[in-house]
Amino acid sequence: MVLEVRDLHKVYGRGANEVAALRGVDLEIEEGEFVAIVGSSGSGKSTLLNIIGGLDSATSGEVYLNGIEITGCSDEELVMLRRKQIGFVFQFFNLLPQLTAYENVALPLEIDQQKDIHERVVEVLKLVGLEDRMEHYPDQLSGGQKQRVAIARALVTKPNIVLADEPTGNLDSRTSKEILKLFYETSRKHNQTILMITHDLSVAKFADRIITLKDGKILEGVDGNETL
Ligand SMILES: Nc1ncnc2c1ncn2[C@@H]1O[C@H](COP(=O)(O)OP(=O)(O)OP(=O)(O)O)[C@@H](O)[C@H]1O
Repeated sequence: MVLEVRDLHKVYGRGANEVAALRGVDLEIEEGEFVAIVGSSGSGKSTLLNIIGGLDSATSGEVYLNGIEITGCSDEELVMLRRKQIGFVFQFFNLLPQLTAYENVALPLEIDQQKDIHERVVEVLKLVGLEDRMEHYPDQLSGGQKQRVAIARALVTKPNIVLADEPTGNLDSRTSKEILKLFYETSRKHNQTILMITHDLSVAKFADRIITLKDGKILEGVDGNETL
């Protein structure tokens, strides 16, 4: 099991301002699975992803990544965990504009002082189909190409899990399909575990499994499309 979430709760604010964003979430994801979490705005998707990614703390409950309880980690441990075990892909790509595609992808390996950086960077850029755009800067790339660079950057450290937050939210439908196919193939061919959140069921349908969140809880026994 790559990811295990146990009875996760998150409460924001206090007193009259209290919001229960997660109300007892249980979740298990196996190695190589491509899982989508769907739910309407405010259902708790980002909160769940942020806690799994070590970017936010839980009020109670546990999250285990590859058997390590991340809900019990210190801030320093979380920094290392995010660097080595988690790849992030965001809606707005979050590339560094002053670095080329190659340099953006190499950065996580350089921060980690890894060896054989060149081979690995070229390998993932080929994987995402951008070997002929390595020296381009983000503003010389299309939206889909930028997202491919971001995916290459997420994959380059060989993370246990890739967390993708509305990865196609800023792309047209044809480009979205290409990016979703890339996720699908990466999970199949490279056994990469991917957890993606989206409010769009047509996007979620590319995943192996769809989980529906509603009011901070997972809906049991229903397909995503019955609830959106
Ligand atoms: N920092 C915060 N402080 C207070 N309440 C928050 C905070 N972040 C989120 N919430 C509340 O928690 C609930 C869940 O929010 P969350 O962002 O996780 O939902 P979401 O499903 O990702 O929504 P969207 O699709 O609109 O991004 C919402 O009611 C939201 O208003």
